[in-house]
Amino acid sequence: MVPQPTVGVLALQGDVREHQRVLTGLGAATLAVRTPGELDRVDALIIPGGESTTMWRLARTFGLLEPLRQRVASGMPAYGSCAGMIMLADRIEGGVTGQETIGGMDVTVRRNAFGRQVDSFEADLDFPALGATVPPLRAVFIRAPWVEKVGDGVDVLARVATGASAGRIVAVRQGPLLATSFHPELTGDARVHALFLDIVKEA
Ligand SMILES: NC(=O)CC[C@H](N)C(=O)O
Repeated sequence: MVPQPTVGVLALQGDVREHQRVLTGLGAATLAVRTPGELDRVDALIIPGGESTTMWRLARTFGLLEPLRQRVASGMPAYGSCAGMIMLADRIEGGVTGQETIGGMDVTVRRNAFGRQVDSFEADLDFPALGATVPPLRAVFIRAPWVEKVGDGVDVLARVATGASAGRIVAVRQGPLLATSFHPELTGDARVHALFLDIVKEA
């Protein structure tokens, strides 16, 4: 029998448990990752939402930033949600002075892109990569980034459908890397996590 992959959740800060709960519900083995040793033990990694400036500082302090960069560069599947999307971006706009990322995705991500007046909102997204397009995906955005620019190797998976931000890119994939502006771990809809587990199994 092929051993089951272990999916880590970066546990420096943010909504770690919610992701672990969804993964467990899908039958995946999961591990909270706070140290380089724990990172060595996982086959794939979810980077949760939270606050990317804090996550970056803690990753530096815990000696995790370089190991994370190395694992992602060497092909480890990773999924970043919200602050996690910012962490996976090669370039960010609206970051604090000196803010670094893990990188790996050839995208430019704008922090807090939806503006102050809409700190938080929900929207239904058409997300064809999830297979059936019905029902649409209910997405929760909390001080969310959007993807400003994508490189050639990046697939756009979903855009905001309506309103002032219509057309803005909120889900992308580049090979084994997946990122969403929103928080699928909060809605009880496990389809984005299931897509990531398919990516993990493919890799
Ligand atoms: N919900 C979130 O992850 C918010 C992200 C946060 N605004 C940041 O810049 O990191």
